[in-house]
Amino acid sequence: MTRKTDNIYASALTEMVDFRFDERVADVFPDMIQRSVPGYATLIAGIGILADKYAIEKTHCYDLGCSLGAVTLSMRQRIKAAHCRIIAIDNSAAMIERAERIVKADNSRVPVSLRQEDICHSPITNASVVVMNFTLQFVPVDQRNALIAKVYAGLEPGGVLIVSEKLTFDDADSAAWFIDSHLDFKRANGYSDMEISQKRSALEHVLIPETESAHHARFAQAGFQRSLRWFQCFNFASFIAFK
Ligand SMILES: Nc1ncnc2c1ncn2[C@@H]1O[C@H](C[S@+](CC[C@H]([NH3+])C(=O)[O-])CC(=O)[O-])[C@@H](O)[C@H]1O
Ligand SMILES: O=C(O)C(=O)Cc1ccccc1
Repeated sequence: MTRKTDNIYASALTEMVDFRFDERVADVFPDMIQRSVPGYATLIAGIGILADKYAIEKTHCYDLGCSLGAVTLSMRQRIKAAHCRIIAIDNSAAMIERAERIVKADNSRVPVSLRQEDICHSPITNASVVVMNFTLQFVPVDQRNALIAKVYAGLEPGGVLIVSEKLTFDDADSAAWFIDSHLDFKRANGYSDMEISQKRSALEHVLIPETESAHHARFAQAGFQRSLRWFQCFNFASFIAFK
């Protein structure tokens, strides 16, 4: 499959509208995420390895906010536990339609169910591994505690939650340094200053990052025994929380 280049914000927009996971974004998504999220490919591979480590026989593995199913495919190709099912959920119709085709073209063994739903309303049951790879940051802040508590309740003992997020920082100097370095990363990947600045405006009220300590506090409050940051590249990090 040829990868389409993301040029959504390449020309000057007269009216700035909030970022949405619509057809246009879904069409260029692999290019957009690869050029925008430092360490993305390493994270996808790492999540497959962790899913294999924690998947328990006869349980569900969830990919919440699956987009085109990159996490689903990585888990599917790695998990060896018997009789697991991957449940991949996204509320964007454009993403789910394309994910269906991509998952069909992959013939690894683990069965996959794809659902177009709001993850805040999806039941989570009999789970050993739950992944939210850059999804929690798009959920309204006042709904995040309830979502993580629901995931905790749906996990079996020994199960894990993996959450990857863009981070913010309490002190202004650190925050500015990471934002600036991420900007350099995007420029190095061919985005112009105008593209970067227009996308930043579109994301402003849509992607709300939190601090690392806010994430650990939420995992603890939900009941998780322990949480670790297992990956970080610039201001993009991934956590694993243990039930
Ligand atoms: N409430 C919600 N319910 C369901 N889906 C949602 C919700 N809110 C946002 N989404 C979905 O979460 C996804 C976030 S992208 C995930 C990348 C993927 N995990 C990857 O590893 O390639 C991250 C990014 O673009 O930075 C989008 O597909 C949204 O439609
Ligand atoms: O592009 C950015 O600035 C980001 O923070 C990451 C991102 C990647 C893909 C969709 C939305 C946000």
